[in-house]
Amino acid sequence: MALLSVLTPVLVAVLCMVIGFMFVKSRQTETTSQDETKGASKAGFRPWVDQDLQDDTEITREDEDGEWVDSAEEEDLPHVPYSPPRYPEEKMLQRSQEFYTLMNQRRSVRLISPEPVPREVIDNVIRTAGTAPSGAHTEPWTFVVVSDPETKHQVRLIVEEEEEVNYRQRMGDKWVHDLAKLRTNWIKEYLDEAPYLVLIFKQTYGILPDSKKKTHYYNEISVSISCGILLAALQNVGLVTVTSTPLNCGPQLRLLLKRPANEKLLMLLPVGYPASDATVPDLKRKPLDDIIVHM
Ligand SMILES: NC(=O)C1=CN([C@@H]2O[C@H](COP(=O)(O)OP(=O)(O)OC[C@H]3O[C@@H](n4cnc5c(N)ncnc54)[C@H](OP(=O)(O)O)[C@@H]3O)[C@@H](O)[C@H]2O)C=CC1
Ligand SMILES: Cc1cc2nc3c(=O)[nH]c(=O)nc-3n(C[C@H](O)[C@H](O)[C@H](O)COP(=O)(O)O)c2cc1C
Ligand SMILES: N[C@@H](Cc1ccc(O)c(Cl)c1)C(=O)O
Repeated sequence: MALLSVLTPVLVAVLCMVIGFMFVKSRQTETTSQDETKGASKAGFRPWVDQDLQDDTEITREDEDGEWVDSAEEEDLPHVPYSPPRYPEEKMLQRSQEFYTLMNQRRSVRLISPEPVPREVIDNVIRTAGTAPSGAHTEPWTFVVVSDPETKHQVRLIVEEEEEVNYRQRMGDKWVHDLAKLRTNWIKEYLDEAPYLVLIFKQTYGILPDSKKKTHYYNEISVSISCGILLAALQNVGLVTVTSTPLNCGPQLRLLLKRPANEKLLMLLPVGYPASDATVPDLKRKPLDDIIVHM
């Protein structure tokens, strides 16, 4: 009993010390995380903005140097009436089925005929790609159309050299194994054969006539949407391509094609008619039930 009366104040003291220690520790953690946030914001990182724009959008703060501008020049842009065609439901259904049938026939074709294709058709296809929506209507795309045989060959040399390294060592066994069903390799005859190579560059920022830089919001997403529209436009005229992303070739192709430093290669599309002996892997697409969720 006497022992208990001695121990109780000791226990209470120890308990108080433990609680006090835990309290101080939690305050320290709070302060550290606040400091981190402050430090991050000092370094220019604003999670609520920057994490949302993780697609190569270069953003700057108002208080930064005068190199960047806000696009305030169009604040007074008039808004005009808009009334696109509206179809009766039956017609809508028919059009939706027909468009699906057309697009469902699209395949990536890696054997392309050298047969010439009218230049105006390519121009229209690219005009169509240029109708894509873009972050803040910045239209951050450049479509480089190569038809000159020597330049096409230079593209091929760059791509084959890098792709050989990709297949043989850079990318590893899993990558090679995952692609095996497509029977692709680093030899890219279509880069000489196709009448056109369309190289699509995303502009990571814009450059105004006074050399100031302009933010291109969501530039990669915007350009990818425009590539999708381009693929649909090619399908619409009976031409084929393969959506190719030649890894590690971006900088060399940019230099070959004399594109400025704000442009990065996104895709390379060889375009033409399919070769008469073209084949494609017998891939199946997911059924609607596997890709749709109605709520
Ligand atoms: N690289 C990849 O991981 C992947 C690339 N692809 C595709 O492969 C193709 C070629 O891409 P790839 O060559 O690999 O990658 P990039 O074109 O992104 O270039 C690779 C390196 O070069 C730098 N670079 C490229 N362009 C510029 C520029 N304008 N200014 C400054 N630095 C630049 C990049 O720097 P930084 O890191 O600063 O951007 C990066 O370090 C494209 O079609 C691309 O879409 C597809 C999947 C993955
Ligand atoms: C983002 C993206 C990158 C691709 N990169 C390549 C590529 O570098 N080389 C290639 O031969 N095909 C490439 N493809 C094509 C795919 O292999 C092809 O779309 C897929 O096998 C499905 O076949 P389909 O296009 O005939 O439906 C790419 C496709 C996409 C969407
Ligand atoms: N770029 C290589 C490998 C490749 C092939 C097919 C693909 O779908 C993808 Cl994602 C990559 C090539 O063109 O061979």
